[in-house]
Amino acid sequence: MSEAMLALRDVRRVYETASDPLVVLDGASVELGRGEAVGLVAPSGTGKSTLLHVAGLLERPQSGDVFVDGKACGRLGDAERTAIRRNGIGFVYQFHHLLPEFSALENVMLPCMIAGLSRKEASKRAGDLLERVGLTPRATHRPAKLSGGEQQRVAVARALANGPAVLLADEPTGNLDPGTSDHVFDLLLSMVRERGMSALIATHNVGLARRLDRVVTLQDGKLVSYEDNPT
Ligand SMILES: Nc1ncnc2c1ncn2[C@@H]1O[C@H](COP(=O)(O)OP(=O)(O)OP(=O)(O)O)[C@@H](O)[C@H]1O
Repeated sequence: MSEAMLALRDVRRVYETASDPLVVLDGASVELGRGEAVGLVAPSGTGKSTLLHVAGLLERPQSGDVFVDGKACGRLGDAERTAIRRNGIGFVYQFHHLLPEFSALENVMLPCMIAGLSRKEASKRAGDLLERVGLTPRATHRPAKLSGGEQQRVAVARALANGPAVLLADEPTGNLDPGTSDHVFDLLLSMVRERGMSALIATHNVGLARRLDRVVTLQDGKLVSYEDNPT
């Protein structure tokens, strides 16, 4: 059992390739306390996305385990892992992955409806979230009609739609200009703080990462303190 909201213990993730197996994570461990926001800054190709996929129960490690609110997830079946992911973990990606044929409001409603809310309840919740990210006037617009920053704000609202306790973000502002990036990052962080969520945020921007509680990096497949090993 763990006091941590999210923990990775001794995770090993190896990809089979045409040549030698590629060991990406090799004894990676990290614990996120309740309400703790941790930055992950590491060079390209060192395994940040892999780590977030394992942490978010999208990929299974070859060994080691992931604990969500103290629950070991390694031996759970796919259906149970999906349920934990849907209800307990929010994701924000570099490229928003919004559904192009739906409006901003509908994109945020969707996870609520998948979780079982009625259309009316989902619409109310999505409307409140869009208001929080300052997008009420754009609620009926499709993603293509929104700016990059607005699209990411919709993606943040969508990630929080089911009230997850954990937020995982993979370069959430990597596609935005510096000013917009700052704004979206601050918005994301203030919403994480308001809700007492635990967050693991991968970013190439050390300045943004330093606004979080601590910063870690990947070295030889392990997570170490960024301060000890700046990349
Ligand atoms: N499904 C896969 N099969 C084989 N190799 C993979 C797979 N996914 C990732 N890799 C390899 O694993 C390594 C780590 O990739 P990953 O995407 O986790 O790195 P990253 O730190 O997120 O990179 P970036 O910052 O460029 O997004 C890379 O060498 C990548 O090519």
